[in-house]
Amino acid sequence: MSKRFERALESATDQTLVEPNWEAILECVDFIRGGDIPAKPALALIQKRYHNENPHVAHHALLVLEACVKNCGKKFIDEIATKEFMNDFKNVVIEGAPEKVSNKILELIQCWSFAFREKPEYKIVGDTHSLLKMNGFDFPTLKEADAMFLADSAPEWADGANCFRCRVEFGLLTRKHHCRACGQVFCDKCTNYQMLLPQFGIEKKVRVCGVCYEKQMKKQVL
Ligand SMILES: O=P(O)(O)O[C@@H]1[C@H](O)[C@H](OP(=O)(O)O)[C@@H](O)[C@H](O)[C@H]1O
Ligand SMILES: [Zn+2]
Ligand SMILES: [Zn+2]
Repeated sequence: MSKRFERALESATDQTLVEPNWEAILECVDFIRGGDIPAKPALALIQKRYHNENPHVAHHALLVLEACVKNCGKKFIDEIATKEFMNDFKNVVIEGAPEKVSNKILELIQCWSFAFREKPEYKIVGDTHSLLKMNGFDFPTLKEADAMFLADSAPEWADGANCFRCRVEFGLLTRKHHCRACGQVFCDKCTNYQMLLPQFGIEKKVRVCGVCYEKQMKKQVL
């Protein structure tokens, strides 16, 4: 198990936090994207945290879950779109969790159900959404923008021996880095940009490559 992931999850879901610890949330995302910990055990650890009886810990765990679904790509989504996970997830609401926790779960199920509405392989999510609706649970207003990102979920992190842009060979003095937007692997010089990625729900500046930086800046200007 990745000790580093567990430590990042601990800090991201610390019960004394009064607001999200974005640094730690994104570290959790990076450890999964970077293959430090496989999606399945990572999700199991997040699950344990949202079952925590302290509603703050549980709610922060749901923010980690939300960021992972938005940024860790298919390998993570495949793990949440399963009968066992969706069963456990909906039961937290049905068994009557604190309002702040239940509302966040309902928001996530609705968002994912909308985002995966055209993906039969993730049908269980829509079914869970319908089941909760039939049981009379009220869902918050759907933030479409929030759900749109999942249509083209974040790309898997590429690997390689050379920088994707300048082709320099990685080694002791030329470390690998990843662009959080396109997932490609670069040298430090080619990913010397930091920016927010709202489409992935990333509210803190993260490392991106020059191409993605230009693209995103143009989008923000238009
Ligand atoms: O420095 P290293 O020990 O090589 O580890 C690299 C860093 O963790 C990079 O994080 P960053 O992209 O945030 O720099 C990550 O993208 C690479 O995959 C890792 O190999
Ligand atoms: Zn380079
Ligand atoms: Zn990029």
